[in-house]
Amino acid sequence: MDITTKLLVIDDEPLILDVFECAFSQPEYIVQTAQNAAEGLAAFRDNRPDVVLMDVQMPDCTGLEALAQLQRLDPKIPIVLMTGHGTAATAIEAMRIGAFEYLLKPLQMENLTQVVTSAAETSRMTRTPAFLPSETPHQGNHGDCIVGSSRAMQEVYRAIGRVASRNVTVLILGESGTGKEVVARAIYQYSDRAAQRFLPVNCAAIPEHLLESELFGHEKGAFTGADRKRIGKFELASEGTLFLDEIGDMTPLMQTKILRVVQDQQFERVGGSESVQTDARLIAATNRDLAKAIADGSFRSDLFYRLNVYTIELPPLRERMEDLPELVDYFLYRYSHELKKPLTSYSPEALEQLNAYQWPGNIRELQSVIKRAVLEATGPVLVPAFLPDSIRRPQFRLASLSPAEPTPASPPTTESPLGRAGDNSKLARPITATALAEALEALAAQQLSNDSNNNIFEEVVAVAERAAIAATLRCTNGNLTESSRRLGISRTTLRAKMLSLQIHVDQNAVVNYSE
Ligand SMILES: Nc1ncnc2c1ncn2[C@@H]1O[C@H](COP(=O)(O)OP(=O)(O)OP(=O)(O)O)[C@@H](O)[C@H]1O
Repeated sequence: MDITTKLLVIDDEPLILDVFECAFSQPEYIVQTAQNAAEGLAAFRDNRPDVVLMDVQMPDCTGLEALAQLQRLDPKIPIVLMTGHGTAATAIEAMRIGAFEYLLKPLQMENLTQVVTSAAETSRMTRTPAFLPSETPHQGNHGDCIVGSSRAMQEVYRAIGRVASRNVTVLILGESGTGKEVVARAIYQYSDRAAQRFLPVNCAAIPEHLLESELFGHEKGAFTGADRKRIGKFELASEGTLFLDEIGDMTPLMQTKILRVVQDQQFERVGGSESVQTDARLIAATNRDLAKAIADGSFRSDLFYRLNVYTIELPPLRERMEDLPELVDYFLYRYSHELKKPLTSYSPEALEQLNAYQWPGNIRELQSVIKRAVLEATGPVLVPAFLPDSIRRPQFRLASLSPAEPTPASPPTTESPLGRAGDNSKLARPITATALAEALEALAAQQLSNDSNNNIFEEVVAVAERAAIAATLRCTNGNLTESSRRLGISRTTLRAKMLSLQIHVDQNAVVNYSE
């Protein structure tokens, strides 16, 4: 589930404040506004926001002065400056001294949403500590614990300890949901650069032409729309840490450019000829099998060898099932507190069922199963009845994720094969594309029987779109960023589709839609 992001918007133009209040609504965002720097600083002190958006020119102070004051209070909160054409040079200068990004006025909604989302994600990752088990007991602390005492996880902790304070590139490998991001955050936090920036970039979530500019920046006029110079993440992260997630999804051109930075710590901004030096420490992660990608030519072997200076491999959960009880305890404790439900233990039968499952989605899947169980629980003990069908009844497991399992001839239920609305844990049962096409055809045929219906294409497509979006939201526990990445559509498009298809994620991350 997305955590609520607190935005502080400081601008003397009421219209700008209105734009934010309309565009960023609860439960995803809480917007606080201030009309001058003094008010903004007071709001910042009283109610530490996750992201600040601030005008470059305010009645009582310049943007650069205000930026310096905010950074003294908390250097880890991303500050985005908003500027008109006349003051863009100041905004670019501000990025050199620590602003996260700048936005040109008049604000463009897509750009604005993208920058706010990325700043919120950076803020979350930078400010949520990731504890190693030896450091803190997980009871009562704020942040994420890395849980597990298996031999494989002990090796991971040793690796984090060994590499954190050495200034080397780290490559983190592991299936989706095994904890790559949380390990990257731990390395950063235990490194000598912990007081500097941590900038995450999800290489799979950004289209190639934008990724290049995101990482390396661009010069004015480098391409259509590049009406101002931009500083990229490699430059911004100098002295800090750059976390390149999903690096296995980068195109060959991007791989070549990254190779050059990793080799020479130098690069050129897009459209520029000046070499820019960077001292960013690189942490890269991927869930791709890079050896296979090298073999099929989709990943450069020279880049792999450069990144592979120090590799941490995270085991899938099914290979360290001895950690399961500890993980279940941790998530039970965490969610029973968060959701204020007194579920604190589990029955041997529930553990047996959790143990028998293969966990294709790894810890992320376990986390969402336990959260849902806590929500559904009607007593103090987690019993099998609170577990989703995918775990209780093996025939409900995803065929593509557990190839060894025979596909049932006919699932013992009359529900829709796409699962029912409002049930996040409902993974799709094995279903073939032909069966699905037949179901959609039957739906179209049904609509055709109504002579006055001349909107059949849109209605059938809407059913398919709703199914894809709802299933993905359930699988990611309502996380819009992750869902847009998995669906391959922008977050803005996802939000627009959710609105038009009436798909809602409530505050407990339960997905519902009206037909
Ligand atoms: N060992 C662990 N102990 C406790 N929680 C964990 C552990 N590993 C992962 N998690 C939690 O599981 C969730 C998924 O982890 P994370 O996002 O780090 O996975 P990932 O490998 O980066 O996934 P992806 O490849 O899909 O981006 C997070 O909420 C994280 O806090």
